[in-house]
Amino acid sequence: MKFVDEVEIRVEAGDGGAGIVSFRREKYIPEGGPDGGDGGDGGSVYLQADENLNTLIDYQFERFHRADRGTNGRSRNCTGKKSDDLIIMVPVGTRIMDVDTQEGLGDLTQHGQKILVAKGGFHGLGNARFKSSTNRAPRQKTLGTEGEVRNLKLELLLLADVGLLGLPNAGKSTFIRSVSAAKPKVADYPFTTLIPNLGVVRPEANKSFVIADIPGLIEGASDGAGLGIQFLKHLERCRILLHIIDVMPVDGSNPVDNAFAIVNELHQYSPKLAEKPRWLVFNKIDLLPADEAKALCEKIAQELGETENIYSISAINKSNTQPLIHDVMTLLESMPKEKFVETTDEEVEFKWDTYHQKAAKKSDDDDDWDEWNEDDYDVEVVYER
Ligand SMILES: Nc1nc2c(ncn2[C@@H]2O[C@H](COP(=O)(O)OP(=O)(O)OP(=O)(O)O)[C@@H](O)[C@H]2O)c(=O)[nH]1
Ligand SMILES: [Mg+2]
Repeated sequence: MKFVDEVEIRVEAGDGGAGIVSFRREKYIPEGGPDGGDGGDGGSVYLQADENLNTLIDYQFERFHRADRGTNGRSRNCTGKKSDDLIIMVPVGTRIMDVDTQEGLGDLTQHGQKILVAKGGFHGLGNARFKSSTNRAPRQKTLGTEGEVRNLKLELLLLADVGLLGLPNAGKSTFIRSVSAAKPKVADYPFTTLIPNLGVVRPEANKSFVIADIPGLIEGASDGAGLGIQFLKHLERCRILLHIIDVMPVDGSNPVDNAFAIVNELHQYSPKLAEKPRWLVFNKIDLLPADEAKALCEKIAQELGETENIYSISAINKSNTQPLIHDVMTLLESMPKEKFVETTDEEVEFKWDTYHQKAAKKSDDDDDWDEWNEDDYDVEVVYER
């Protein structure tokens, strides 16, 4: 399946249905008052996270999503029907942004979580709302309000605890293969990995964490070199970064320069990401005799100015990977789970209620009567005998 992690869609909530101005006898208010019913509310649009989905690809082809408008009210106090809400299913990990205002609307990080993205229009009020004994019509506008319309950017961010960072060919995919059941492609050329991979690591029977392998970064990636830095967004939700450094690059480049290049790109992308705990993992130590490997790793660490959280491994031989995994698990357990901005169902209901109350109050305030002019109303007017 193709991995698509960014799409733009347009969502349109339904307009509120019109309330009806109805009189039983021509231009006269019947006993018991006018009886035009309210319209129905327009349908709202929600995005909901579904753990069974893992791509946004469907929305690349299906960009317009519209909820129905509420139906109009009718005479004899018939209220119009509220339209069904439209629920758009997206993968867990989807971040939502309003393209026009650049406002973040939320993150869907849990299965079933739902966010209101376009509110349906409020229904127009029928004239049955306006009780009066006089032969006068309501000034109240009876049209429903318009449904919200938004252009949204959806981004799928991997939900991983640990992110792998490094140059192409450093051995990131080999590492994820050695510590998890994930089997991404490994090859002796750069840019083997083109899409992110996730693996679940189980250091002990009842403990696990998720690790993300992303395409390699190169110097100048923030200016578009290589595959660019677009994949770094998948590391935004990680709590620890493992910077994989090839101690014996085949191209003869200097591991120290290589490491600085990666850190530089990280800062270019986001200072916040650069602040995350980042451990150094020297890889491919099997290419040297043990003592030489040890001396080389110490030298590189010293030149990088790092003294803590340094590991030397051979991903291919799975040597020294266990202590690393163990320490990662221990650190993760000591960290608070990050709290994401989310809107609960209750909050959505609350907002909706407040909206109703405001609209109802407005109609009370406007509850005066005036000489009625049919042309003021862009609605169907029903006269019944
Ligand atoms: N000798 C040795 N070779 C390794 C080790 N780890 C990875 N390699 C080799 O290095 C090459 C690149 O490995 P990958 O795991 O594909 O590297 P990557 O970082 O995922 O590369 P990209 O996907 O291109 O970013 C492959 O030929 C691997 O077999 C190691 O510990 N020792
Ligand atoms: Mg790879």
